[in-house]
Amino acid sequence: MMDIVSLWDKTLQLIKGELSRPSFNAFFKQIVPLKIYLNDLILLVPNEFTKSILEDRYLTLIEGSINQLSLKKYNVKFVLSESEVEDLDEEEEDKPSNIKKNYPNLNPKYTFDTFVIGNSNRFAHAACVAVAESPAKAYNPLFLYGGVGLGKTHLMHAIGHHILSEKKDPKVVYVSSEKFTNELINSIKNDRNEEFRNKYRNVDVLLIDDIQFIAGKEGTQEEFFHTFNSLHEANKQIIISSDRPPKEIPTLEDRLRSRFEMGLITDIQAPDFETRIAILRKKAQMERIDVPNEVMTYIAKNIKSNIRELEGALTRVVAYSSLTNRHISFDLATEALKDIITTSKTEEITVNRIKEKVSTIFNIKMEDFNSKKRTRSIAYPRQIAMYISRELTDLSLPKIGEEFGGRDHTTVIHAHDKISKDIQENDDIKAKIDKIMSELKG
Ligand SMILES: Nc1ncnc2c1ncn2[C@@H]1O[C@H](COP(=O)(O)OP(=O)(O)OP(=O)(O)O)[C@@H](O)[C@H]1O
Repeated sequence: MMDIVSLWDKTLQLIKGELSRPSFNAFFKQIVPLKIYLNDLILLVPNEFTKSILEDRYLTLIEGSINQLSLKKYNVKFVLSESEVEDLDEEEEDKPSNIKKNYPNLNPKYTFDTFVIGNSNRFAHAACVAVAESPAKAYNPLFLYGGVGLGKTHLMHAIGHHILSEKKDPKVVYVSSEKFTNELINSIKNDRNEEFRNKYRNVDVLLIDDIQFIAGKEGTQEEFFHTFNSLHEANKQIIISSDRPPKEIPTLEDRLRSRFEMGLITDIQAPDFETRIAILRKKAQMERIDVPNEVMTYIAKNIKSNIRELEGALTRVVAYSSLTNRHISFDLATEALKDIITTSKTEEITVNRIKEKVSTIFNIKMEDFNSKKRTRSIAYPRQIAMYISRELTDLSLPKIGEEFGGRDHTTVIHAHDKISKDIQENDDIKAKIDKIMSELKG
């Protein structure tokens, strides 16, 4: 059953792909999903200004994105305070029958049709197509690796979509290794290990993203080892992605490494100039926007190593043109991208990276962030990590709460307010936080 928080998080993922980062950050990061009441999906927004922008400019986008994910059609309503909806206790969560059948967490846009093939990904693409056409027969496991934002997740989802469309009711599960780890921890905590095992050991296709995060996590490796074996023995397909090949993942147990190397290992490289242009063309064509060649060339020449950023640059140009009511031209593109083109980021900022940095500076353990401990020496760094997560990631408030041991979104708001205040009043804290943030930004 998809509750409002998951539905909203998936909706945000779709919306994020449509907007420039500044617009997304300005209008979407602060939204809190509150309630589903009959046909209304109610969102809490921070102020009147945001509310009017969302209603005037983004309502169709929001409702359209929700529509892609849920069979039930919702009207989106914005409120400024939780008290406005307190009396609506006839809450109706999204019922299982309302969720599109077989929608296992896959982004509807990540299909083979929308994937542009070039020299950098030709082999990986072919391997994925082979696996999608003959799951558990072609290569098992399939291990895909490559740098950030080069299309690993896109290809994995494409395999999932293809199998879902070809086979009768296949069980396809896509999960990041971080989520796998968190679910495992929670299942142990709540004595629901059996349930966890059933979930992952009874699937036809398991897609596990960013496996490098299980490095050093012994319990997770152990569990994944058994999951892997039971699926492999039952002739079920496993597809794994990582930012590097198995032999370069530190502290990965040898028995897992050798299992990862049993099937086919294939890499994706950064796209060459022609492929970057082709990706931009495809994106413009999908969005039905006219973009002059010189603008495509400008973007493709300057953003080389990350396709997410390549697409982000195009989205930004388009948003800039519509907000300023001007045609897309070379001048407009250079203006819109002046902050981006010189400072192409190298590594994505994740809550995990934030926790790692904060834990070294404040000398606490990684597990303390999710624990119930409230001593100041732990609670304070935890609040700092929440503050930075809110500042530097696109995650929604409830999602950040979830990343910190399942805390409520109000706790995140409180932490953010407190640390913002401390930064203004305490130079020492400000310096520490500035240092962490600038190291994360690279
Ligand atoms: N060959 C391609 N054709 C079209 N779009 C692509 C291609 N490769 C990547 N993209 C797009 O680039 C964006 C980033 O890709 P994706 O999320 O799959 O990267 P990733 O390798 O999984 O990154 P990460 O390491 O951050 O998990 C997505 O929007 C995806 O659709």
